[in-house]
Amino acid sequence: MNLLITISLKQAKSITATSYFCFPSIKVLALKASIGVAVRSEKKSSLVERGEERREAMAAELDELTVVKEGEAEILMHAKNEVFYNKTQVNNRDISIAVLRIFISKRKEEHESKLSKRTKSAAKVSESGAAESAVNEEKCNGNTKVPKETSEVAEKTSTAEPCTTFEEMVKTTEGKVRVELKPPRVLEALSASGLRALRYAREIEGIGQIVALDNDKASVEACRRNIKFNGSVAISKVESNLADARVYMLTHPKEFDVVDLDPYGSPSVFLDSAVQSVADGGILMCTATDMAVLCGGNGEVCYSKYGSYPLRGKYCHEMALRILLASIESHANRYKRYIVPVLSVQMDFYVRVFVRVYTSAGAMKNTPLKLSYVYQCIGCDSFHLQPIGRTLAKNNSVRYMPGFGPAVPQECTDCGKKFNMGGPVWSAPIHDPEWVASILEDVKSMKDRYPAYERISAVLTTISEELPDVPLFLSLHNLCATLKCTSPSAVIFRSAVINAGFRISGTHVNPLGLKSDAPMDVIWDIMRCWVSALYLYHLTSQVKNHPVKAQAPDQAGSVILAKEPVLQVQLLSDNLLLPANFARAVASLSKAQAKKVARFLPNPERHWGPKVKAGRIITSKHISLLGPEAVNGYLSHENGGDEEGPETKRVKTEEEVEDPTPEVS
Ligand SMILES: C[S@@+](CC[C@H](N)C(=O)[O-])C[C@H]1O[C@@H](n2cnc3c(N)ncnc32)[C@H](O)[C@@H]1O
Ligand SMILES: [Zn+2]
Repeated sequence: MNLLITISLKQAKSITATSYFCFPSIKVLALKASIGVAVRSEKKSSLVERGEERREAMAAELDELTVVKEGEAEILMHAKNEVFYNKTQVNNRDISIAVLRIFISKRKEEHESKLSKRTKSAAKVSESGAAESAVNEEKCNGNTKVPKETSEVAEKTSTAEPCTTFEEMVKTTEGKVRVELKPPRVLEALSASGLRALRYAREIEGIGQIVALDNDKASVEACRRNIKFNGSVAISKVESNLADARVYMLTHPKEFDVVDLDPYGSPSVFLDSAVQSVADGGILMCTATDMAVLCGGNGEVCYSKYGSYPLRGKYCHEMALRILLASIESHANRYKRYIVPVLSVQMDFYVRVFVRVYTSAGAMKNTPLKLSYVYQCIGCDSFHLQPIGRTLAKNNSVRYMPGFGPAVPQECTDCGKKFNMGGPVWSAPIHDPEWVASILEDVKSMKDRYPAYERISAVLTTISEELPDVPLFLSLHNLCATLKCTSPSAVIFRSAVINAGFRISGTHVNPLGLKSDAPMDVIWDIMRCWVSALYLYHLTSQVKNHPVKAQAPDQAGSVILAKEPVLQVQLLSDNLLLPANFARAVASLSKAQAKKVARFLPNPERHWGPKVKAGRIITSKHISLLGPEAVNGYLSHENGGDEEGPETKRVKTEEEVEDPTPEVS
C-alpha cells in the first residue's frame, strides 16, 4: 500500500488560477480560505480589472503549495520547507493512533470497573446505615457545578466516591443519571504542521479536544490553515496555540489524558513539564531521535540529558529505550508520580515510548527495583545487570533496601577483562503484553486505516513475541566474532538454549538479536560445544566441529575456549549427559516465524530517515546527521538533479535475516 499520497499542485500546472476560482469543489474553497484569499462578492467589472494581477499572485502561491495526504488528514505544504514535515514518521503516527485507540477502550473498561466498585461500596455503606455517603453537588464534574436536579439523582445512584474532573454526569434516555468519562483531552506539544493532531482528530473515534502547540509562528499559521483545510471535525476538535510547550505544560498540570512529545532530537528538556501535565492514568507518548547520543556516541552528553550512561553494545537501541524510560521515571518521581510502560518501540531512526502516568508516593518506592546498572565486559561483551534496589519482606511489611553489589567481580569470569558500567536503565518490562496483543489485533482488524500497516504490524508482531522480562539481548554474530568461529543458525542456537532449560526469543530492535534468561556462562558453554566436537545434532550422535580462527592467547575468545564447559544437559533418549544439545527444539521458531509472517521489513524507499529542522537550507554539513546518501539526494535535487531513484539495495530474504551466515561445515 502506498504510504503517502502527495498531490502536487504543480502537476496541475496547466490549471490556471481562474479554474481554481471556478472549480466548485469544497477542497478548493477550503484551500482558498486557507491561504487567506477571500472571495469577495465584487462586481464583475472590478474583478476583470484586478483579476489578472490577483490570478498571477494566486497562481504563484498555489504553485508553492502541495497537498500531502496521510491517513484521513491532508495538509498543505510549502515548497520552502518552512514547517517541519517528515513522511517517514508515518510509522510513528500510525502506531500512536493504534495505541490511542486501545487507550480509549482500556480507559473505558477501567472506568466501568471503577464505577461498579463504587456502586458495590456504596451499597455496603447504605446497608450498614451510614447515610453520610451522599455525594455533594460539587463532587462531580470537578469545578463545574452539577445542576441540582442531576445531583439529587446522583445521590440516589450509589456514588460513594467523588467524580474526577475527567468524568461528567450524563442523563440517559430512561431519565437516569450516569457518571461518564469525558473523551480524552490530548496535548500535541510540538505540532509543526499539525498533521498528527489532525490525524488523531479525524481517525480516532472517541477522542476529545486536541491542543496543538508550537513555538514557531510559521508552524502555528500552517497548523491553523491545515485545521481549516481539514473541515468541520478538525475545526471542532483541534485548536492551535503559539506557545513554548514547557511553559504551557507547567501551567496546565494534570490536565491532559494524552501528552504527545515529538521533538527534533532529544525530548529531555520537555520531560519535566510533560510528566506534570498528564492526568492520573493518562498516557505520555514520547519520541527521541537523538540515537547517536542514546546509543553511546557521546556518553557524557547522554548522561547530561538523561542521567544515564549508555554502552555501545549490540543491544544499544534497546538500551536507548530503557534510558529514555528511566529518565521519564526519574522526572515523574519528583512529583510523587511513576510510569507504567505499555509499549516501547525502536524503529527507523528513533525510539518512541508509550507510558501511563500515575500518582502514588507509596508505589513510587518501587522505582529502584525497576532500575539497574549494566556491566558490560570490554573483552567478550558479556553483560550483567545490577538492580539499584531490592525489597525485604519482614512479618507483614516490606522494607526497601539498596541492591546487593557488585553484581560482577573486577574481572570478567568468562574472559578475564574489565567491565564498563552503564545505566541506570529501566530493567522492568518495557511493554504490557495485554496492550500489545490488543493493539496488534486492532491494527489487523482495520488494515486499510493504517497507511503503514505492513511495517507497524510487523514491528508489533515481533514485539508480541519478545520475552517481556529479559532486558537487552545477545547477538549471535557478536558471540561468534569473539570466538572467531562460524555461526550456528539461529534455530540451532535457540534449540541449544531451550534444551538447556532456558527461554529465548527474538527482539524487535534487531533481526539478529536474541533475548534469553540463560546466564552468560551457559551461553559460552553452548558456544564452546559448538566449536568443539561436542556438537550433537538431531539426536543421532553425529559429531561435527567448527574450527576457529587462531587468535592471541590473551584475547577474550582464546580465554573462553581454553575453559572446559560445565553445563550438563541430559538427553531424553538415553542417560547421556552432554554440555549442549543442539537437537531442534519445538519452540526454536516463534509462531510468526513458523507461519512465515513478516517481522522485519526493509525501508520502503531511499532516504528513509531523519530530516533537518524546518526552514534550514540543507548543506553538506548535514552529512553527519542524515548520512551522505540522503544529503546527496537533497543536494542533487537542489542542483536540479534527478529525482530519488528506487531502492537499489538488495533486500535480505527471511532466511538470510534469520541465518545470516549459514552453516559452512
Ligand atoms: C519534529 S517537529 C514535530 C513534528 C510533528 N509532531 C509531526 O508529527 O509532524 C518539532 C516541532 O517542535 C517545535 N518546537 C521546538 N521547540 C519547541 C518548544 N519549546 N515549544 C513548542 N514547540 C517547539 C518546532 O517548531 C517544530 O515544529
Ligand atoms: Zn568477558
